[in-house]
Amino acid sequence: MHLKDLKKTTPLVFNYANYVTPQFVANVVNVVGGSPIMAREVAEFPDLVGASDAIVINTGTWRRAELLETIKLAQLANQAQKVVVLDPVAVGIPSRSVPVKAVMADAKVDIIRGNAAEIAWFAGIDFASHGIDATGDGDLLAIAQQAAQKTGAMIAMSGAVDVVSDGVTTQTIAVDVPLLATNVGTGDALSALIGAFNGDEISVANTVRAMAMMKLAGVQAAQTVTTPGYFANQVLDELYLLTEDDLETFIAKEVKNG
Ligand SMILES: Nc1ncnc2c1ncn2[C@@H]1O[C@H](COP(=O)(O)OP(=O)(O)OP(=O)(O)O)[C@@H](O)[C@H]1O
Ligand SMILES: Cc1ncsc1CCO
Ligand SMILES: [Mg+2]
Repeated sequence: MHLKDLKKTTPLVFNYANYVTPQFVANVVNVVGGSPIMAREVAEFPDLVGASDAIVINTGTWRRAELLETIKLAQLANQAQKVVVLDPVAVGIPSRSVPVKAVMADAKVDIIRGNAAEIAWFAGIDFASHGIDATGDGDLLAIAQQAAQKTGAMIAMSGAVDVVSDGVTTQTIAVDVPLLATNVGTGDALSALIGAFNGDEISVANTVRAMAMMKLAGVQAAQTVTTPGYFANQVLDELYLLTEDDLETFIAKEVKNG
């Protein structure tokens, strides 16, 4: 959806969040005009999935004891035809791939949002990482396209260059704002934004809107703030202030076909 429609319809984004960044994630959804809700209790899943427009599953702090519940959540979302976004934090670490493989095997994931190393794992391509961060380099377009083709999911790959691919159409936003990467949780929040923008319909254009929104907020924040603590708050303020026109103008200027 367009930003103006997001603000009108207030999509409810159910975040099965990690325990590191839920406050930032909830605020990002809120300031753009969506409505966040976090939960981990399986008894609530049918109600909350029914009420939600998007379900965002973040495996950043997964626990084996909750794995069947996580799969159940994705299956309930599939049955209710709600968009499922997966954020596979540090999936290249073997133990971290367990919940990702399980959810992908037993449910349909519509969109995968990760950094280049995380997306490369789905493509079966080596890409250096260090914990939650991507540190290597490679052919980003090919990685995103192959990950999309192998998984059948839309790929939203973030970094200095953001790449969105459904395996057929690929678009990029090459705008470098290093401070965006210093705030832990920007990626987690981006995954939730992607859920919000795709709440009515899943498309490359809607996914690009979410990625462009975070990037543009980072560009604007970096014009007034140069240190990470204040930067994170400034990003929230910029996200709050961005208008439909600001976003679509940035997209027209910076989004390229890959
Ligand atoms: N060097 C960079 N230059 C510009 N933007 C960046 C850079 N690195 C990351 N970003 C932006 O930061 C946001 C988060 O992407 P990132 O790849 O850091 O996610 P992540 O590694 O999953 O983060 P986290 O785990 O902290 O949530 C995206 O909007 C992306 O465009
Ligand atoms: C630091 C960290 N550890 C697990 S999840 C997370 C937040 C980044 O996704
Ligand atoms: Mg991440």
